[in-house]
This record gives sequence, structure tokens and C-alpha cells, in this order.
Amino acid sequence: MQLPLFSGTEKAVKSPFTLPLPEAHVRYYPQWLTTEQANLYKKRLVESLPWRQDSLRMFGKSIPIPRLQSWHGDANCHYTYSGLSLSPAPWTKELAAIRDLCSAEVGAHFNSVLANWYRDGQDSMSMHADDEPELGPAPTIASVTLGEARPFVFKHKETKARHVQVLEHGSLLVMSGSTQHHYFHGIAKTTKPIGDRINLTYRQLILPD
Ligand SMILES: O=C(O)CCC(=O)C(=O)O
Ligand SMILES: [Fe+2]
Repeated sequence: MQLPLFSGTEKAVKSPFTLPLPEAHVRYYPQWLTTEQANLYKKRLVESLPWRQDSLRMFGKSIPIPRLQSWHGDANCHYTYSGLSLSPAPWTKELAAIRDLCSAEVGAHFNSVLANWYRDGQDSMSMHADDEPELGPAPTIASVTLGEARPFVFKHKETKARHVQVLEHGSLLVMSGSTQHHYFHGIAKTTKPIGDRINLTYRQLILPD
């Protein structure tokens, strides 16, 4: 007879694991938050962040990005990517609480966070690397998912090898070391009728004194 793995009162916690990505360091923590915690944080973030749909200038045109965003951090954390210049909104209670949980888990400091709200399957993030100079050569990025599970695609910049990890409600994904140097990542669109998802990527900007 097999022994039960968990008694009725214990929480069935799935173990974290490292993704099989050569030349990268990526760790996935399923059920990092409990379902109840993740539900509550998602609801509060939807209601409280100053969500906006920014536009990028491409080929002389202004193209709205396919998701809502909100950039938060310490007062000096100005961030520029794809020609978009973001001034930080202050830390909210929920963003700071999750930041502190990430710091304790990862043993790294985070002075900023990009919140993305994918309203449905038509919202997406194109393949990119978080390799802006202000992140430094080997950034540690902690990515928390709240809501609908979406496939997160990695693509090696040279070999073009792909790997997919579905990011589930309440999960944490930590990318570090040379991950951004060697890989692109993104969230594809889907025609499936799916729910909304919030993703928080905590970062440490290296700022001039
Ligand atoms: O939504 C995600 O999981 C990815 C977000 C991301 O790559 C980013 O904010 O740079
Ligand atoms: Fe990214």
C-alpha cells in the first residue's frame, strides 16, 4: 500500500524546478502563492493600479501595445524600452508586499516592477530580451503570475531552440545569469476564449549616483 503524501491538513506544495535551458538560469516555482493569496492580490491590483495602454512608435506610426501596463518603483527608477519612457508610480501596498516575498525567496533586491495586464487572449507580449543597459549584464528578474495560465515561450537567440513553460496562477519564475543574453521570451496571442492575467516583473535598475 502506498503511503499518502499529505495528511488532510497539510498543503500540497509543488516543488520548484530549473528549466532545461542551456546557457540560461531559469527557475519555476509553481503554487508559490496560495490560490487564496493569488486571488486576493489579483483583485486588488486590477482595482488599484493606474493601468494605461501605451503606444510604441514603429515605422513612423503610433501602435498601441496589446495589453495594459503600470510601471512602479523607487522615485529615481525611470525606465526606457522600445522608445517608451516610463516614470515610476509609487509602490502600492500589494506591489511592495509581493516585492518583499520575491526578495526573501531569491535573495536579491528589487527597486522597480513592470505590471502587465493581459485582458484576454488577444493581449500578448512580443518576443524580446530584458537587456536594457540599466538592468546590467546579468539581471535577476522575478516574474509573478496572477490569473489565467499562459504559455511563456523562450527562444535561443543563436540556435533558435524553443522551450515553453506554462505560467500558472500564483507562480513565480526567476530568470537570472546569462538568460537575457542568450534568449528571447514572450507571450503569444490565442484565439481561445480565456480569462485575464496579471504579470509582475520585479527588476533592479542600476542607477547613476
Ligand atoms: O507576462 C509575462 O509573463 C512576461 C512579461 C515580460 O516579459 C516583461 O514584462 O518583460
Ligand atoms: Fe520580459
